Amino acid sequence: MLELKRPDLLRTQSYINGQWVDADNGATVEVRNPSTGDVVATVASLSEVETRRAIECAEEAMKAWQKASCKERAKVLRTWYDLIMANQEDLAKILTAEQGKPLAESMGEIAYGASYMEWFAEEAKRIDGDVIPAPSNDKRIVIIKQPVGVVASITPWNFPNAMITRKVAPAIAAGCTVVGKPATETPLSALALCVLAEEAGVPAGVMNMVVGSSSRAIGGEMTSNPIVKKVTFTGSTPVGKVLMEQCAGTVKKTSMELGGNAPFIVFDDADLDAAVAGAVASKYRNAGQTCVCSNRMLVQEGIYDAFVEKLAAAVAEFNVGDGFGDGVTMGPLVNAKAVNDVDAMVQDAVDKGATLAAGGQRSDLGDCYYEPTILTQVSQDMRVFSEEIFGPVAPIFKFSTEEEAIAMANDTEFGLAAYFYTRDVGRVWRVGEGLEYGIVGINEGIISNEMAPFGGVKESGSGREGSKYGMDDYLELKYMCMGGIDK
Ligand SMILES: NC(=O)C1=CN([C@@H]2O[C@H](COP(=O)(O)OP(=O)(O)OC[C@H]3O[C@@H](n4cnc5c(N)ncnc54)[C@H](OP(=O)(O)O)[C@@H]3O)[C@@H](O)[C@H]2O)C=CC1
Ligand SMILES: O=C(O)CCCC(=O)O
Repeated sequence: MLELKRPDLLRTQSYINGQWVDADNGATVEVRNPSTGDVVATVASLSEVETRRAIECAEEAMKAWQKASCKERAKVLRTWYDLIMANQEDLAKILTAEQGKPLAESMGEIAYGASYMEWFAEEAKRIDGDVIPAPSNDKRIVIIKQPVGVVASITPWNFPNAMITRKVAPAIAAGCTVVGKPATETPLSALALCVLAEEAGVPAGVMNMVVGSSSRAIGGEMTSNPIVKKVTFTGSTPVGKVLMEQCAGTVKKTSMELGGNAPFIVFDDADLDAAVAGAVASKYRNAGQTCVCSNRMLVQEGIYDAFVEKLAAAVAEFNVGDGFGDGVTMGPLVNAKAVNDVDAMVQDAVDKGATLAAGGQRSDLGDCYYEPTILTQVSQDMRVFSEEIFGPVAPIFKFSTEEEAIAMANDTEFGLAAYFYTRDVGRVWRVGEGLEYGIVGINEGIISNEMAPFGGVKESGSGREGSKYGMDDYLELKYMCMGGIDK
């Protein structure tokens, strides 16, 4: 049983137009703690009819919300930020219970998620227009920015809080209204955010959250309903492609934060200890379940053995266990299917000749645990080179030259995050510019924060979240041609 200071944050109904609602047909779905398999809550499971209702309410609410002054919108978001931080511990407990990550990581995610509220509260006041020269003196070209309209947001289970705030905060700051759908595994964090939205003064219908296990039905409604003007999604590339196709029918705007296959390159001249610390942070955060987790370690031949040895020593210090356990540094994967998927990739590598320098099997802690793993003697024909692992497995590839490292790094359809470690300033520029990625960590393993633009190129998606650029995805430019100026 979850002990919360505010038990009312744990909700089992969806939130539509300021009301807590059940499914029309009474359907429910269980939320389980991956650490223990225990049922944390049984939540209402809605579908397309209720989604359509939520979208219609969001359209109605948009009439007033888009006219709220930027200071009013900023104040609501700032209050929401304050409330999230005031309830950080309860929200973190809810997150760990449904997702499994260690409580300290959940505390970090809540603060990270809240930072988008704070940031976009500030940015709400900076939705500047523009006046630009016209081709003749009798005209002026005036640009204004207006909210794009009703936004549908579909988010994954790996960051049940922050992936929502990163979308909802700029949308609401811009004057849009939102209908959200969290992952079926992790609806509780999403619903808790709605409790605090209401307390912060977010008007009814501006923020709606539809929970349901029929993601195709809910997503189908969101992508086909002409009221929805924008779909923002974080999740797998295959699902992102389906949503983009579905959105084509009504020509919706889309933002897609999709899969990654991040290279983590260590050159011979790198600070080895810093590189190992960065590798641990970027690889094993959230048990390897983030789209910016380093997927392939590429290590230059002169430093290879020393890097493997130090990384293996660091991994041996991990304390794997229940996210609520004292001193636990790595929790379970999200479900047993994820463990099977990760294990199949490790087996594929071992069958093709890889050597295990650490881990390499399911843990006896429970169905959802996998040992932190390091693979050496790996080659490019193995699945771990080309596919997103989404688990605590580090394959360490060897390279000789800078050109080879860049070519290996770019040899993927993905282009979200990349990392490299070197002390050569010329190489910093050459490699930084040569990597075909939206985000590059240079001598740094942790690249996400609310002030930086997060997003990918190639099949990792489109659009940017966070930073001064993150608002653009929720705004339309309108050009007004002012004539009759010269007498
Ligand atoms: N870029 C990232 O951050 C993420 C990448 N992934 C990658 O995807 C793999 C599979 O994870 P998975 O959870 O299945 O990711 P999905 O892409 O399937 O799920 C992400 C979100 O999309 C929803 N969804 C799934 N199918 C549809 C659909 N047809 N229409 C509308 N919404 C849909 C899910 O809902 P529901 O939960 O109800 O099915 C969830 O809310 C991972 O192993 C990882 O490689 C996964 C999560 C995040
Ligand atoms: O995996 C994701 O989709 C989110 C990445 C977490 C982060 O913001 O760093």
